[in-house]
Amino acid sequence: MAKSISANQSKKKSPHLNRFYYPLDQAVEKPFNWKQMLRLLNYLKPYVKTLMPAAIAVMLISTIVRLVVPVIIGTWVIDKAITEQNVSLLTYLIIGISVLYLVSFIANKYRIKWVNILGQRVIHDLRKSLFSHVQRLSHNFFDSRSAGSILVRILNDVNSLQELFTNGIINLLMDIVLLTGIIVMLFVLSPPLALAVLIILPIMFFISTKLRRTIRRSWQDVRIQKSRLNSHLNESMQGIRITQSFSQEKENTEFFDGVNGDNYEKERVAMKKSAYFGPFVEMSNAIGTVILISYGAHLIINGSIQIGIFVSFAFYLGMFWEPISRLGQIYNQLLVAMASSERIFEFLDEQPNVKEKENAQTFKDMKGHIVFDHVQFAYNEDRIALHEISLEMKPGQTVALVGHTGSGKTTIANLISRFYDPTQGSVKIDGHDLRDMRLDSLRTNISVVLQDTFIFSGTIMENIRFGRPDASDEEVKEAARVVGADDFIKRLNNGYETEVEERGNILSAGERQLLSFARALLADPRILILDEATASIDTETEVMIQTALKRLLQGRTAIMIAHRLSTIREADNIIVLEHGKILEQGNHDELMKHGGEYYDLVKSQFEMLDAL
Ligand SMILES: Nc1ncnc2c1ncn2[C@@H]1O[C@H](COP(=O)(O)OP(=O)(O)OP(=O)(O)O)[C@@H](O)[C@H]1O
Repeated sequence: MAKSISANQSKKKSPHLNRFYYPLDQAVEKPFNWKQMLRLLNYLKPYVKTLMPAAIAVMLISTIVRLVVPVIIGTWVIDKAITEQNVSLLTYLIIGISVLYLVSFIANKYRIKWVNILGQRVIHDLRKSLFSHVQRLSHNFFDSRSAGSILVRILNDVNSLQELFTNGIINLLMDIVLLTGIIVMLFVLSPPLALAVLIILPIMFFISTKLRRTIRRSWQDVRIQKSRLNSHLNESMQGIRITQSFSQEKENTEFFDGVNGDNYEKERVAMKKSAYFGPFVEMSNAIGTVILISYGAHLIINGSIQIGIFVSFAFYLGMFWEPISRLGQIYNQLLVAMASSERIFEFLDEQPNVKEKENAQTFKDMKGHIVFDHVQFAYNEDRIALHEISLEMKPGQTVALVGHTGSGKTTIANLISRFYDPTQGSVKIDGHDLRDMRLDSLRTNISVVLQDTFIFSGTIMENIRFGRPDASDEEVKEAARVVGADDFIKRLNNGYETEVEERGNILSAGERQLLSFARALLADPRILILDEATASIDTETEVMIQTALKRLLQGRTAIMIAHRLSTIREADNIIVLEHGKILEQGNHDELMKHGGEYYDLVKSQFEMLDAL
């Protein structure tokens, strides 16, 4: 290991490896915060009258049994029944203790069961509310976050609260009761011996807080280092072809060696610190026992206490470590929960930018007459994506949006679906400002067919039915037939029942496109937004897609973000955009005659085709 280079060293040696920087913005723990804690506890509210009191009651029963048995053994079994050789009392006591243990056993069983159900329910509720909240958030929320980071919050952060809700909260109560009970019992039995034995208390607190904290920090370092190792490994495997083609294997291995070495080092330190823990606990127990024997024996000899009390003390001393240790653990859980809940609440507090008015209206028989009235829009304050756009799309028209990349075509489509609201001006459909309308009544009338068709895992049938969940099998097949997807679907192993994985890897780009057309046709929207695929597809598929498209466009307002000349040529209106402004508009012939930007675009496409 001495030879291996640490990640930082390797960065210094090979500056080009700086690209391997994996930021970790996720704090593992945060200081305790009452406000946040109370908000978390709110999730227990639905159970305060049912599961909570039941779990607390059984917890109290089992704790009280644990607390009284040592006293019964010491003062009754030893000091009375055995000392006085009272066999019948001894029999009663043995039966009594057995019954108590049985009660404790049953109570414990239910405590564990109910506490777990409680925890699982709270986690289930929390994850549900987080998911449904995130689903309602607007596009700009997803623009600024990676899917991975959202996933981590819904899965990992919620999971890390699970421990707190399943065991933490009830255990906290149980340990406080148990610890207080033990201390009270010790003082009731013999105050001087209690004082002497409790000398070990600070040592135990030291182990369970300070030592445990340094150990915990070391393991956090290990986790951070492991996540770096994972990220690097993941990137290496994903990019293996590029690495090999640029002959970067040596550098890559060198960096891996560094990260791997750091990982080893962090694990070694964490293991070393953890190794102190057990011996420390044993040592404090040993000190307690030595005090008990020496001082206890002295007290017995001078007649201050009886042997039974000494035995009870030994029992309590044995029980001492457990609640202290668990309290330390719960404290750790709380700190981790603070960090996780802060991230969860940050999402829950996020409000959708696109809001529905309380008295929002519903579209009835939408015609699909779209008007942009002096619309200005900016994703970020400093960069305007659309300037003063005014346009009209009549019902049933096919409108093509053309322009260079980044000119604002997709943005116009996004505003029609109201994924964002204009910064100035208004977007109207059938004379209604979209901000006055219900979102679902708008979006059920619009279908969006994207360049990169999203295929969900499931069957082909289910994927097409996504457009209209109540459609019958026959309607699904009919939609597929109309757009010409039927042929390729039938050729698949299980036809319409063929399972496709998420993103539909087993299908070609053209087939995925046809599938998305069938989905859109089945939904039968008034407005169709089509981000035309630029992917190169063979001529035969191209012809098929063109035919499907014609069928799809019939009788609805269609907005096409068009790249293919053949589709643009037939559009009723072509809007040419540049830097978020409308340069010109008209049909193909008009714009060709005009000889402006559109003419140049068409000419350059022809030149490109000629060159081929
Ligand atoms: N989610 C976003 N957040 C911030 N800026 C964005 C976002 N989406 C697009 N933009 C910016 O807005 C401008 C218009 O983008 P838009 O996606 O509408 O272009 P486009 O004409 O559809 O381009 P393309 O043909 O490449 O798809 C661009 O400058 C782009 O960088």
